Amino acid sequence: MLGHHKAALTGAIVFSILGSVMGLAQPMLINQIIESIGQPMGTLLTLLIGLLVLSSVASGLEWFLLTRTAEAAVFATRRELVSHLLRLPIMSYDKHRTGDLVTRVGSDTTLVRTAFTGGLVQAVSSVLTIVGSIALMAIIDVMMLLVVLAVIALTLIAVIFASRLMQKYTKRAQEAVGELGAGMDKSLVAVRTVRASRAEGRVEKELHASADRAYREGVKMAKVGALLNPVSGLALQGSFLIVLGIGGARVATGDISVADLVSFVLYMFMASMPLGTIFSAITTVRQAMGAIDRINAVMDEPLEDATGTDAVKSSAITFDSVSFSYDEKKPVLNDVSFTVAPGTKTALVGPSGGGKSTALALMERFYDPTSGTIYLGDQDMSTLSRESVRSMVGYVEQEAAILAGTVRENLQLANSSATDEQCWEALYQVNLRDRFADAEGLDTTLGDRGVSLSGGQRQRLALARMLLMDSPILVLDEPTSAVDSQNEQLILDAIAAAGEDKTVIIVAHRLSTVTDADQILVIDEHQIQDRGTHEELLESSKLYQELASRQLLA
Ligand SMILES: Nc1ncnc2c1ncn2[C@@H]1O[C@H](COP(=O)(O)OP(=O)(O)OP(=O)(O)O)[C@@H](O)[C@H]1O
Repeated sequence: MLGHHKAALTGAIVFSILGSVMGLAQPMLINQIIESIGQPMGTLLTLLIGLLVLSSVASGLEWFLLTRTAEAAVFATRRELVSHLLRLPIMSYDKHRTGDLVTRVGSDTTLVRTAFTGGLVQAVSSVLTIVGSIALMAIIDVMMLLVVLAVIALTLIAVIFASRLMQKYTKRAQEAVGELGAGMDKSLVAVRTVRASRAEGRVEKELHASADRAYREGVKMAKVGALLNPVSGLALQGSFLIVLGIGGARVATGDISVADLVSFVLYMFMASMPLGTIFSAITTVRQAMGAIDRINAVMDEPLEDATGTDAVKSSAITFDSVSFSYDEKKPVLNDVSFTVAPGTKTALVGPSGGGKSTALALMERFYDPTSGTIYLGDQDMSTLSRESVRSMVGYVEQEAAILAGTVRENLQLANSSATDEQCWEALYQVNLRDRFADAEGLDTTLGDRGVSLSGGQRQRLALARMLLMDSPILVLDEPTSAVDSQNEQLILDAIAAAGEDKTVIIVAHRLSTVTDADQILVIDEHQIQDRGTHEELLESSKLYQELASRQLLA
């Protein structure tokens, strides 16, 4: 994590050593000044002031270099997390909740920074001063030093024990914060549904429960802290009193001089200040370790495999005895075989939950079949890189996502080099040109998830985005589910125009969308029950007849 910052760290260590040495020299100078009372001491005083100023400058520089390194390390962690989170296998997103992942990039990394700036940074500069002070105290009086060390050791044990608890509570608190983020995200995305269901109260209760869990863990931390702070304070005060007592007696018996006692107390003071810092640093670092655990849990998840050969441009897809299940128990597709010839249109229809969307997801390599093979042309898809499969297979998902940003940004997502002219042409094809022509054109800003667009407009924009990708195969998951019949026809015309020389695979509930398909696959109970054209299926397929008669098509 810190490998790239060797120069800054070396500089910080040099300043730290300089600062500590200059700091440690001060009580010795004071010792000399006390010893030379009554004699001229101009040089000694100038030296002392010089040391004070220089040690402050050194500690300022050290602080800056270490804090900057900490910021850089957190920056690198955030970048790595972002890159990692964008490249996990699709299965991982099914497992995690979005808001929780967002919390890991935000508040968990902030905790790590706190550990650096409030913990490690101070601890590093403190260690030298403590070690130096202890060495010099040993030179002055070993017996008094042993008393001090005994008290410190006892306190250290208490601190380590308490910091373990802190780590546990922080992890739990951050988990609750993650749940809160996930819950909030979920509720805000579905805010209309929540309102319409009059469920604000219930959702509020759930979110308050997560906040409450974080609060309770916070209170536990406060309790541990409340015990710990007086313990370390008491230990420090106690050792001062003991040293003053023993030291006073030793001065009275003439074992040590007053100047030595003053120096010893000053060194103790110098050691105790950073010791307090180290105690709190241990706690802060432990807290951060709770957050680091959560970051590592995501970073340890393997990325989506990006290897594989480049696909040769092809526009045929074949499923050969493909089976798939999400959980390795319940089959979603069972021994499914079909071929989509180049330049043809294939429709997948059938009752809800039959596995139609899943079949499309397999064509994008979001998931790989549990058994069987999918061919792109005559290439086994599992040997091809996902990147190249996705460049061949354009995909519009069921609830087409619109990203917050401009229309241009949304369109260029699939093809960053698309020109304005191409963007307008794509918008024209999906009958959206007029919608943006009189607004700010391609610069029109779309709200979070495109809230300013109607459901049908969103789907058409997503379709335009895919048209710009110009892939040989188009895969559409219910592209007309959110549009009226007039717009449905416009989209179908757009698909027909764009798909003239392309292969189109379309999932549709409305059979009117697919009556012209070259091949219709009726999927139910995880298998293809019937296949044929609209007319053939009306003759031969009971399931299709039922679907058609329900939609007044037969
Ligand atoms: N990411 C997922 N993780 C686990 N199970 C899933 C996942 N996606 C879908 N399923 C399950 O797989 C089955 C098939 O779902 P799929 O979405 O493919 O059906 P569908 O035929 O497209 O349905 P619909 O027409 O309602 O969209 C369903 O039982 C569904 O609950």
